[in-house]
Amino acid sequence: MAQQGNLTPADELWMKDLTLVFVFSGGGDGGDVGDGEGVGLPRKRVLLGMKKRGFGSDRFNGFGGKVEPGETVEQGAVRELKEESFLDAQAMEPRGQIYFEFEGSPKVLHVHVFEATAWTGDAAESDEMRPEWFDVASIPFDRMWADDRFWFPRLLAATPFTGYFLFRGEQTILTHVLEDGGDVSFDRLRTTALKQLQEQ
Ligand SMILES: Nc1[nH]c(=O)nc2c1ncn2[C@H]1C[C@H](O)[C@@H](COP(=O)(O)OP(=O)(O)OP(=O)(O)O)O1
Repeated sequence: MAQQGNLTPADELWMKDLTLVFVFSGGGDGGDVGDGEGVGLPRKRVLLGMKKRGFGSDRFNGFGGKVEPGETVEQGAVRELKEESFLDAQAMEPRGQIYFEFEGSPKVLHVHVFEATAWTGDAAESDEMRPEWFDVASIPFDRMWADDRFWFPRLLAATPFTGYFLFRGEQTILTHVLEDGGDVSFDRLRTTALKQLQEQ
């Protein structure tokens, strides 16, 4: 049986809502207007940001952050995309949900993953992020959070997903579960993931 580590009992966990937004381009120079017609078509490039400070710094990621009191998750996603990349989203589609638990912490990050399916503007560097377009065939997974390589294929295929990842520190995934469907119960995913950990 594997070491269970310092895990928080289920009834002491609490959730914090965060957003994570991805923008794709079908080609062009990255400054094109997202026309919303790209869904279902091959995605050529994805806009990622190099996080310059704070949680997850020195990694590439989508754009996002904490949902503020009084706003919906989607409004938070639109706001954070604008603050961090200067792009204006006209339409957002939910693509998945990911729960991140960190060994020794009762706080679970509930990350709502969106695709901005229609957007305008030119991506530009902000205080928090340095944006860069990547070909979808060469996404820099070794410079991203360790979980991204698991769920990115579903994001690229626009297949709804829900995931649970248990981290030790910020580098090591102790166990994870990823399922199709955009709204799988956290409790079920966690139970499955912890059972897997026990059996390792
Ligand atoms: N394991 C993980 N894998 C991943 O791909 N993204 C993660 C992640 N853990 C957190 N994130 C994302 C969610 C969110 O978009 C961002 C962290 O947001 P935070 O609000 O903590 O940081 P910020 O410094 O952006 O805060 P604010 O802008 O003040 O809200 O990182």
